[in-house]
Amino acid sequence: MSTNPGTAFRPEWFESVAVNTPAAERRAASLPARRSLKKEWQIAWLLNAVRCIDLTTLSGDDTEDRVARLCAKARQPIAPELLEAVGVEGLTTGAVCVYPTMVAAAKRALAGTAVPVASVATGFPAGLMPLELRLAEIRYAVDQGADEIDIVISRALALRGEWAALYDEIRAMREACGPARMKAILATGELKTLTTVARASHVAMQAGADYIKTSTGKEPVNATLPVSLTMLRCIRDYRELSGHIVGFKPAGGLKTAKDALNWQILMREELGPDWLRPDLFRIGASSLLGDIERQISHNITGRYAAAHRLAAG
Ligand SMILES: O=C[C@H](O)COP(=O)(O)O
Repeated sequence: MSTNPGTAFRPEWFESVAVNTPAAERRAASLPARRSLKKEWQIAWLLNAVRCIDLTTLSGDDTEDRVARLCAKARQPIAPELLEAVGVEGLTTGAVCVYPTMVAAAKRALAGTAVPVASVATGFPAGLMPLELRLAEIRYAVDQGADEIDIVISRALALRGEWAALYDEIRAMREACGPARMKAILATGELKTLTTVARASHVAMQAGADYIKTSTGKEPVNATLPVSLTMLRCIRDYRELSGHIVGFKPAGGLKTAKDALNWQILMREELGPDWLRPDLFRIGASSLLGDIERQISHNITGRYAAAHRLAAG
């Protein structure tokens, strides 16, 4: 179910926004160092990252078998003996994320679980298709059973500052999603400035995005902390202006347990601990789980985390 109804197009909410890039970079750089986590809480934070992962395969050589293996991992992302050691049951990833033609296979593989299937659509990753075809692709993915749709925005409209046209496109995509939740991928590595990232974030939220997402994983530069900081502040401003809550999904190039911790620290610092849950935070990643599992295993072997300390997310 969608959680953000969006608003009418309100350029006055973002036209005067101008992001101070050096300040955003300094703030982002200071976060991980300033707020290092107590060792005994690391496992809880890592497990929370797992439940927020959109476990992804978006490769040209994807097959139904590969998707089935991905879904098996989504059902049981961490080795049972490790979960047993920390007294955690029923952990899954936040979702799986696949191409539209793989949605039906993913739904079959996840039958009987609550793990949602997300599909990219709208000519992912470039979005350079006629709007009608992009909307038809969304409807196809929803028909196949997708619970969530990850759309890509038209970078050209954002780069030219054609915000009303961008709003109309995303609004039409929101309608095509029907009951599915919509994530709007800004492809920030192609938007040139943080000010453009901020304005595109506002337009996507006004048009009804349930999450705003940094990247497709295919741009030369994907999720970064300064870009994420900028988007999170827009989520905060949008909430103050509209009263609606929007989630955040960093994606692309996130591969290490340290990444998983850094982005959660950023979320907590900027939006508060309430945002650290799958309906408001996802980490889009194809190859992050392995390092998280290694780190959890290492921490358990080190025996500094007792099971009763892991209840908090
Ligand atoms: O939405 C998720 C991204 O496409 C995943 O990117 P990645 O393969 O760099 O983890």
